[in-house]
Amino acid sequence: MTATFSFDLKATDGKARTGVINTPRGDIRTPAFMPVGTAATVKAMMPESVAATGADILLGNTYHLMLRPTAERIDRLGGLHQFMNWDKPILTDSGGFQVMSLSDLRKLTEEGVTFKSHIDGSRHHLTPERSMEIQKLLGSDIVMCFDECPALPADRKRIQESMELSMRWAQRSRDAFGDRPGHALFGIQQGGLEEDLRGRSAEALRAIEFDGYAVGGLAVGEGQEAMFKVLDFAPDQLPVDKPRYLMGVGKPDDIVGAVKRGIDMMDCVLPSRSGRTGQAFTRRGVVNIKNARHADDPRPLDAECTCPACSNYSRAYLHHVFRAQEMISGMLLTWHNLHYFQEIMAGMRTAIAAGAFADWEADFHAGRAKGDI
Ligand SMILES: CNc1nc2cc3c(=O)[nH]c(N)nc3c(CCO)c2[nH]1
Repeated sequence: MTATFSFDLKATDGKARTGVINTPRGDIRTPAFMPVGTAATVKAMMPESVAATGADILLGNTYHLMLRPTAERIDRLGGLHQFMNWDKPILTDSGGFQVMSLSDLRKLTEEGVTFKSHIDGSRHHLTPERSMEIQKLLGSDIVMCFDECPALPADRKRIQESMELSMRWAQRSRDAFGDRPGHALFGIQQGGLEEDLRGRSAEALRAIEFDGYAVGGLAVGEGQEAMFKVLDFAPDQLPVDKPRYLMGVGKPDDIVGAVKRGIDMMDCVLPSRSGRTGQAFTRRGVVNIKNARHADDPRPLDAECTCPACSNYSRAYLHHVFRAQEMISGMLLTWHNLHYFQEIMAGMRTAIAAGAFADWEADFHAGRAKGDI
């Protein structure tokens, strides 16, 4: 915990890195996975449970909170940390991506985006300046630039124009963010799957100077192979001494592959969203607990897991409460999945520090069954 924001790179193993991001609200061990707390809650989890899984930071969303309960109300109530009872770091996304994926987009102009709320149809306007204001009102520790993330597939012209717009918005975000010691502003690289466009984006962001750099524009349907091809060059285009954040990723093997390629931070709804639908991630693969074959199984989800679901309940019980649509079902499986994702991160941090990432990765992939186990 420090008064300012800094990144301390501790060790590397190949392209994989491990370190600590120091912030006034606490340290973030990297590589780090951020649970998604979209509407000021990590769904089905108490904040102290999220902390118990090992999470050092969680993600909040400008888009959702500006619509409900509004950033101004959260500010009047003491800010997002106090509001949701989470006193560790929070990173907030800037809203552009969620507008495109959630709202009836009205129009996108140089100025910003105008859209209708997916909640009540009311009209709203987001610009780089307004996004910075909202994230400041929320009190988030790591603020994301306001950007545009084009849906893939898209032709090169569209990708280029979108990236160039995002770079102009990055400058406006920087100018509006101002000087806020202890708070960080991260730029977001765009450019689709194109190495040259991503290079230009990285250069533009370097010139503006940010506290961290995100690889945006991925995990939008391109598939793991195409994503890894981009990650084979994109992290190296970004400053080596700043955190690199891959947005919206991913499945366990996506996460391992991204860290292997030099990524320090990630966020994804997968562990929480799939936990609520009965999909459990384990070191041996995925368990779909609603499957009838678990109805009489006295074993835990994962005998090696120390989370509350695996320590105290059988597959048969979890199967039952999912079939009965009991609230504890989503709570237990979300807790398990977030616990397991943090175990993957902790395992990689230790392995990288010991120069043993390759062995850890081989062990991670060994014994992972395909399909339901
Ligand atoms: C699930 N896939 C995904 N890809 C993303 C890509 C972006 C992106 O390019 N920009 C911004 N601001 N947010 C993004 C987010 C939301 C955060 O998870 C993404 N999420």
